[in-house]
This record gives sequence, C-alpha cells and structure tokens, in this order.
Amino acid sequence: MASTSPEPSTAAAAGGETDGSVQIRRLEAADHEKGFVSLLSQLSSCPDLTASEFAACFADLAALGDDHVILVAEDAAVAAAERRILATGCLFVERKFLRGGGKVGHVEDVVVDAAARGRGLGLRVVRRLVEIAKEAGCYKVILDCTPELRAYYAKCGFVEKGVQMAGSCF
Ligand SMILES: CC(=O)SCCNC(=O)CCNC(=O)[C@H](O)C(C)(C)COP(=O)(O)OP(=O)(O)OC[C@H]1O[C@@H](n2cnc3c(N)ncnc32)[C@H](O)[C@@H]1OP(=O)(O)O
Repeated sequence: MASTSPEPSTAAAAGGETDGSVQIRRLEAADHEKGFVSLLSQLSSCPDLTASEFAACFADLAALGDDHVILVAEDAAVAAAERRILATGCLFVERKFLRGGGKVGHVEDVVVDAAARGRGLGLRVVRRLVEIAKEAGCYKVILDCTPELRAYYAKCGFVEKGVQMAGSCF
C-alpha cells in the first residue's frame, strides 16, 4: 500500500459534468436501480442491498452533507430507462483542530466497471473529487492504494508520500 496526495492544480470546478455520453454527478437514491452496488462489488466485498437497506444507508451518508461526497459516472448515451452507473468514487472530508481547523480530503472507493475501463472515467472521477476537496477548503487530499495503482494515481495528479499502516479492528 502507498499513501499519495495530489500536486497543486488550477482546476476549480465542482459538481456535475457531462461530456455528451457520460454524466458525472452525485449519487442519487435511484442509483440503486442502476447497478451502483454491483459496481462496488468489483472493488471489494459488497453484498447486494434491498431497496430499503440502500435507502437507509443513503440517508445516513446524505446526513453528512458535503463532508461525504459520492460521485458516479452514468452512461448518458442510452435511453433513460437503460442507464447504468459506470464508475464511482468517494470524498470524505476530515475536520481537524490542526491548521486552525483545517480539513483533509480522503479519496475512497474508486471503481470503474470492467467493461468501461480505459476510457478515462477513473481519471475524470478522481479529478472531480480533488476539485471538490479544494473547493471545500481541504489543504491536502490523500488516498491509499496498492503498488500496482501508483501509475494510475500519478496520472490523476497524486504523488507518493509516506507509508500506510493498518491495524485490525477484529
Ligand atoms: C482509493 C481507491 O479507491 S484505490 C482502488 C482503485 N480501484 C480499483 O482498483 C478497482 C478496479 N480497477 C478499476 O476500477 C479501474 O481499473 C481504475 C479505477 C483503477 C482505473 O480506471 P480507468 O477508468 O480504467 O482509468 P482511466 O481510463 O481513467 O486511466 C487514466 C490513466 O491511467 C492509466 N491507468 C489506468 N489504470 C492503470 C493501472 N492499473 N496501472 C497503471 N496505469 C493505469 C491509463 O492508462 C490512463 O493513462 P493515459 O491517460 O496516459 O492513457
């Protein structure tokens, strides 16, 4: 595992964006029907959720407001009823006493559907998360990844710093 953080960028826009075929926007409650949970299962263990379980989880996270942003990339090139979630990524904003009440952004749970990889979606989602972190006033954005993903996150503007340590909670 490596801990990485992005180099400064001039990008400032936040919120949704569309390139004509893919819309990047915040997660919505209706995304349960668009394959969001099965997409997450391509990243790690993510058992299916019933509609009510998903709604409860969505409400818990939505209550965190802008401190917990989940972006999705939706296939916008097909009819509305057929649209699927192709990619996702999350930004958690940690609030601190340090640096006069500073904030640190944590990028988590980045995954692109296997059939949609190599189209730049992972790059777009992560860059958008970093922009949102900057707009929120974060003084840095960090993430953990496997060594194999160093090159990908370097493309996203991150540089390797430090070492991740993990402790068991069980
Ligand atoms: C903090 C975390 O969540 S870490 C977990 C990351 N997620 C995973 O490992 C889940 C499985 N993997 C995936 O979902 C995807 O392969 C991702 C997210 C790693 C990459 O998503 P993609 O949409 O395929 O990447 P994208 O097309 O945007 O690639 C951007 C650039 O990174 C490069 N890149 C993409 N994946 C990799 C990789 N595994 N290793 C090296 N370079 C890579 C691409 O070649 C491209 O470079 P280019 O601009 O010079 O052409």
